[in-house]
Amino acid sequence: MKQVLVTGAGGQLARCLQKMPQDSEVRFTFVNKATMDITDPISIRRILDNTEFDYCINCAAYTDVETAEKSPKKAFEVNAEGVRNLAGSCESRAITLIHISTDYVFDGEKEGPYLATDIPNPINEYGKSKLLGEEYIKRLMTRYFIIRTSWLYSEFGSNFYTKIRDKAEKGETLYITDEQIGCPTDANNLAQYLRKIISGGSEDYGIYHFTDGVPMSWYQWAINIVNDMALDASSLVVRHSNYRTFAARPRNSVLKTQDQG
Ligand SMILES: NC(=O)C1=CN([C@@H]2O[C@H](COP(=O)(O)OP(=O)(O)OC[C@H]3O[C@@H](n4cnc5c(N)ncnc54)[C@H](OP(=O)(O)O)[C@@H]3O)[C@@H](O)[C@H]2O)C=CC1
Ligand SMILES: Cc1cn([C@H]2C[C@H](O)[C@@H](COP(=O)(O)OP(=O)(O)O[C@H]3O[C@@H](C)C(=O)[C@@H](O)[C@H]3O)O2)c(=O)[nH]c1=O
Repeated sequence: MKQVLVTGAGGQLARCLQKMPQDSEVRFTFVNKATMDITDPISIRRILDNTEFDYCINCAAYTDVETAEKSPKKAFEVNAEGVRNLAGSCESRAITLIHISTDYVFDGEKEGPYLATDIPNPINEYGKSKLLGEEYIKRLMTRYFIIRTSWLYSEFGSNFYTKIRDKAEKGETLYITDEQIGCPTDANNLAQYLRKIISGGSEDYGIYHFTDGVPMSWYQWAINIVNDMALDASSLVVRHSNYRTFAARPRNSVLKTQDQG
């Protein structure tokens, strides 16, 4: 039986892990921010000293890309310093850390999909904070998996899919950018992939990419979502080529999936 700690239990990926059927191979313990705040080393210690965990899946993160751009401090506290706390604590207890990172570590200037070995160069504060988190893990740990993924969606929380679905249900016209391409990824599929890493017992530590593998623009994705709702995308979804946001996003953030770096 493998003991697995999952942080950030209130978030969408953790909730996807939580809803997976349990088996006798893996026992998950879910901790939310109130129980274990990764920016607070004492609360980390309290949880890790209580049970001998084999793995920690870090789903805790600051994911508000727009707010991170306006005031980056919190994003760096959680995505970089919090991850450093967790990395140090896991390493000293021989816990394998499975950490989730993002396509936004890349600048988007590459033609073609990004490999896990490509050099990151984030263009927004969220991406910079996530990259620093990766760097702390590489510096402090020997047993880790950094899984970069992109454009996560699920039935849980607020994500591009739920935002578009809710607006379309109200009959609102959707103005959607066609300026960026990436791979939407069902967080439930990522949850299954993470679980396979654990049940397979792999020791091929390093950086990996995981997505659902179908590149498209946000505009194309919005059309697909609306069509799947059996609504008329041609009247509801309007292509926008200059959609203003505070944070820059990579033009191309397609990740070559299951690629190791
Ligand atoms: N969403 C996406 O499109 C993508 C996400 N990722 C990465 O995947 C991972 C999971 O993302 P996702 O589930 O969507 O994110 P969510 O924002 O849904 O969940 C993150 C969770 O972490 C919690 N949290 C925030 N700060 C802390 C803290 N200091 N200590 C403990 N918990 C904290 C949040 O709580 P609260 O809400 O109360 O602050 C929230 O419950 C993240 O690492 C993210 O960077 C990568 C690519 C795409
Ligand atoms: C809601 C909306 C967004 N957009 C644009 C803005 C932006 O360029 C793009 C995506 O918008 P969002 O703000 O929903 O998504 P964003 O927060 O950029 O999503 C990112 O989240 C982080 C956590 C990640 O790690 C990334 O992989 C990615 O999923 O679509 C529109 O054009 N129209 C709209 O109505």
